[in-house]
Amino acid sequence: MTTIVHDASESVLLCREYNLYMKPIAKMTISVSLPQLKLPGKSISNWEVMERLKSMVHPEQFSSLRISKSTMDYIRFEGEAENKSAVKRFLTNLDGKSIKLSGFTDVLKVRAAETKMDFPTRHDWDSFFRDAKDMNETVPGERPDTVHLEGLPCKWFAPKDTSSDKPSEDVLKCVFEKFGKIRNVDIPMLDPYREEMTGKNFNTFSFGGHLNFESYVQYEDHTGFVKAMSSLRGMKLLYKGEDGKAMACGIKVSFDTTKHLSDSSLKKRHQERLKLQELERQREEQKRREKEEEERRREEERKQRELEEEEKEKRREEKLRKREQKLKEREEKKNQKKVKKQQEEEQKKLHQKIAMEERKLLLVQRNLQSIRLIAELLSRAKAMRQQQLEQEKAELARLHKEAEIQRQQEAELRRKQEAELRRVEGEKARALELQRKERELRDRLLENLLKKSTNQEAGSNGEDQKWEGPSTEPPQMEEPNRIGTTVTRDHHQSKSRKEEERGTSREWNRGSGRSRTRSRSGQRRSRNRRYRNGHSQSRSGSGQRRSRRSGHGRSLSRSRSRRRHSRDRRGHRRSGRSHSNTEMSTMFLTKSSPRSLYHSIEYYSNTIYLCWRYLNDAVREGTNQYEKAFGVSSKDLFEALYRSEEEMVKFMQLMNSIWNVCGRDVISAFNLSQFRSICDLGGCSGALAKQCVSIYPTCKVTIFDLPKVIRVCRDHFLPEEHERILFHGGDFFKDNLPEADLYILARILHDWTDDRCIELLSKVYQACKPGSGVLVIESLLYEDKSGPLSTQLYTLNMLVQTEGQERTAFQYTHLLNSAGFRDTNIHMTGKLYHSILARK
Ligand SMILES: C[S@@+](CC[C@H](N)C(=O)[O-])C[C@H]1O[C@@H](n2cnc3c(N)ncnc32)[C@H](O)[C@@H]1O
Repeated sequence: MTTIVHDASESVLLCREYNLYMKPIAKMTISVSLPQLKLPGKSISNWEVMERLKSMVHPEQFSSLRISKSTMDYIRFEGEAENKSAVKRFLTNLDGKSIKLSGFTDVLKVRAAETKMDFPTRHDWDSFFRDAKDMNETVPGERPDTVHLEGLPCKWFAPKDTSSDKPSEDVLKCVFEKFGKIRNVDIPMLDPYREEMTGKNFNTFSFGGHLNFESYVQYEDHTGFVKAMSSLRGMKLLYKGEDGKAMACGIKVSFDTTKHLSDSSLKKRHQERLKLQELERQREEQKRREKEEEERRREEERKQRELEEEEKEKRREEKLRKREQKLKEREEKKNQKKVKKQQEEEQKKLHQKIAMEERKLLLVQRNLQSIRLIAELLSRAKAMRQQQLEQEKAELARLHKEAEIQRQQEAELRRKQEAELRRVEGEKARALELQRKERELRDRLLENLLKKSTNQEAGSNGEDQKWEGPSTEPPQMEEPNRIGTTVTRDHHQSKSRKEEERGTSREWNRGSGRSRTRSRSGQRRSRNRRYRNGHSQSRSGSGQRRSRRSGHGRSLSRSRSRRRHSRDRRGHRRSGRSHSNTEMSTMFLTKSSPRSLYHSIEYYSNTIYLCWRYLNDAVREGTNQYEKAFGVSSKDLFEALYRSEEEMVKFMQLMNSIWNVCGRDVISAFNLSQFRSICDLGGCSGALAKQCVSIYPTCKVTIFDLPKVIRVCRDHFLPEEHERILFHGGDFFKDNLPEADLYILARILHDWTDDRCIELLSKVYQACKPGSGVLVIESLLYEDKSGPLSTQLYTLNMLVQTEGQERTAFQYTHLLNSAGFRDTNIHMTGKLYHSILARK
């Protein structure tokens, strides 16, 4: 242990070079006896005791004070003073003294004495070597020549010029040569093998951080050894630093008993060292080998690792490669898939395209087939049409032929009738001549009788003698007029009518015969009664003249004019009485006649004639002239015609009148008894409906017309209920048609264009059941449209008044066929209107 030395006055120089001195040890042993401890829990503090001891030597101080032993009875301290002289004073203050501790009644007794040094004496080493059997005093190391030192501070014995703290054998030699010539020294800690040899650990540290070491110093002479031992007895080693501070360290000195530095020991250690060196070398070698091995192993491991790394790298690369490969493959697969998909899509598209093309081809083929089929159908239709046309042509030719025959027959009939007329006229002339002669005779007779009676009644009142004979002749049907003698197929009809007329004439003649006996006023009354609805019979001469001037009166008064002239030739003065209605004019022109054409003539005069003023424009423009004539739009034809209720009634009267003359002919042209329900489309005033129910006793007829026309028809024309005549208001272009077995279209189609006609006929066709029919009643033009004159006039009238026209039989057949109707039959009545019957 190293302590700081304040007072180095007692120190003895050991080695100046290394500032090493020897200082006497001033140690004392202080023993403090302890009292018996009576109070439990109470104890004596060692520290307190130590403090008391320190105070007891005060003002001097212990260099060190430590407890070396402590029992229940005493505490032993080991104290050290600065120098030997101080020890005495310390002992004086301490030995035999007592210490009074607080809390303790008993005092503590102190015993102090200078510490006896444990250091070998001469006797010790002499007796040792004398007694030691294995020692040979002649041999160095086996005699008392070696000092064994322990606890030497390494730093103090380190070479000066190095910074090493390791002690040096040279320094050791240098220091201890002071006592004699040194033969050998040994610092075991410097021998790297010593620890292994001795099994000791030399790395010991003294307090203060200095490493201590042990050493052996062998003197050549015994004296050196004895001097060293004597000098070192009771001494500490002291070191004075460059700064003047001194430190002391207790060292242990003994003589060597182990033959440490004997030759044999040296040799042995040397051998051992060699051995150890060898061992070390071997170990080194081993180590080296091991190291090498290790390195090799490491190298191998490294290589292995490298290999592994490489392998790993390879694997990684392989993996990467594989991954890349995989990626590539995947990419490729993807691409392939994509390509495949594209190909598939393209394939699909191609297939679709092919399918489309095939479909197109198929369609084209089908089209082709259709075209071929259509062509075939067309060719067949054409052939059929050709056939039909030929048939129609043949039919037309037949019709023409029939018409021609009919015309010839009519002409023949007319010739015959004219001959008959001439014959009748001759007969009449003869009869008239006879009558005239008879009248002359009668007149003469009458004159004679008058003369006679004048003579007889001379002077008496003779008022009757002023009678100048009848002023008017009873009307006679002197001449069947052409107007009344239309040629029909049914001769019985015309014949019966003639007879009827003759009957009228006869009746008239009978009446006139009776009237001869009447007075003039009576005759006038009689005539007025008969012709109360007539025009001319009761008129004065001037009225008759007016009648003659009027267009329709002219032809009807011709025979009378002739008669008047003949009478004039004979010198009669009754020319003013020669104008009167013929039977025909009575029949057709008188308002009350059932066959009156009064309303027709009135309508022609007041309405149609106004349109005809614009005939030129109508021909140029090809449209009706309603707007110009009446200032009303003709967009809706019948709205224009029915511009007022008055006009509508007039028109209906016009329509009504003709069928009273020739309605029977058109309705009986075909045997229609099979058709139980008939619908007269545009039936107007119901004139044809009446004809139907009168000719066919089992049929029912529905009059179909615009609602307002139906209302007027019911109010003005058919006011009485008729159980077989029904009414239906509607628009035949827009509304559903009533169910019927036969539809009549009388003077309907001539109002409309071809397209409208087909539209209406198609609608009728739709309404028809198979077997049902349509009866078209129209005035027909010759096929070359060169006549008849009346129909030509009608077609011009259609131009100025309507959208339509009169048509030929072929045109109507074509319209009917276009709407789907077949089995078309045409019946020429020989009068103004004809019938065409077609069936579904
Ligand atoms: C020229 S007249 C013929 C009348 C009758 N059929 C005859 O012959 O005496 C035409 C008839 O068709 C009728 N009419 C015109 N357009 C019509 C329509 N859209 N619907 C129903 N009737 C219509 C008229 O009211 C008129 O009575």
